[in-house]
Amino acid sequence: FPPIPTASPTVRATRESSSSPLSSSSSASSSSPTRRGNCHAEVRQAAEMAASGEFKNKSELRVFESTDELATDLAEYISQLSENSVKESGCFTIALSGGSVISFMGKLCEAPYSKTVDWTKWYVFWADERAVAKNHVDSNYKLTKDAFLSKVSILNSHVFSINDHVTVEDAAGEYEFAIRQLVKIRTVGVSERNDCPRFDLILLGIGPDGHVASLFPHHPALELKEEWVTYITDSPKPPPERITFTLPVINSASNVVIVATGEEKAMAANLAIAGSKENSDSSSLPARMVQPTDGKLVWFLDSAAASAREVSNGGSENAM
Ligand SMILES: O=C(O)[C@H](O)[C@@H](O)[C@H](O)[C@H](O)COP(=O)(O)O
Repeated sequence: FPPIPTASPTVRATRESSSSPLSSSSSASSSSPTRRGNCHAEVRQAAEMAASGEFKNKSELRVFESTDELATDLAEYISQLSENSVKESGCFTIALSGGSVISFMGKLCEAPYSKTVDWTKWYVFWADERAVAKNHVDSNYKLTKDAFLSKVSILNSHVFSINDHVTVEDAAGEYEFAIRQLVKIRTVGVSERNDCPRFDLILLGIGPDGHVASLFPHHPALELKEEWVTYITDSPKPPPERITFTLPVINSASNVVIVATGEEKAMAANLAIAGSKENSDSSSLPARMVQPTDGKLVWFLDSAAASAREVSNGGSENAM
């Protein structure tokens, strides 16, 4: 499949619903006419890519020339979601992943967001967490605290991390119980379709194998329908023991963002977005299973992650 072209950050491909033709929009931008002209063609191609992914509901593909542009647009997007959620429900519930995606939250710690976001209304969760001490270098809590939480005025009582003094199985059970209590008192919304928690935003990275959160290809955790939080002890990405949201919870969110940067994510991102008739594995790619039922999925890619070329021979495919 052709590469997803790089468009200017103000130009993006959107898909309103599985029935309507894919519309591509370019907001009034300062980009030069030639740039805008090129971008339209690129966005149309990107939009066709997104369409071929049989995206359900509302999905959007944003491709940026640099990670700095990506981080700037992501900060604006999250701050808008926060403002809308606080207006609608009085709070903003966000679940984070680990890895480099946290580094792209940094712009939110700077002006204007540091002063304009109502941080006291934020409730922070983790879509997945490693079963290590919270001060361990592998802890997503530590990563998030050092890079983000320590720089904004989110209330400690609104930060829900796992219990790092129990087994990974108990940590998963306790985390699910805590979220169930918050759904009961409506701090966390609930899906109208099922009893799943409906987070305002779930922010995901993606692995080269197409994993999201700690849901890895062909893992039984992908089949779970009732559990909200599960645990694994055999993560192909170290450390082995992790808790993770299940797909029903991820797909019940109002908004999901998947951030993919760098060449090593290009194949997984393209398989997840565009699928591939040649590669039947693409349907079992966890990132491709992220299709919010009544929510919006937005992909944030840099040009490197949007650059995968059609695999000319099976052997060169990443381990999916
Ligand atoms: O705890 C984890 O390991 C993450 O939640 C995981 O899903 C991560 O987001 C991806 O592996 C991408 O990580 P990088 O962006 O660092 O490659």
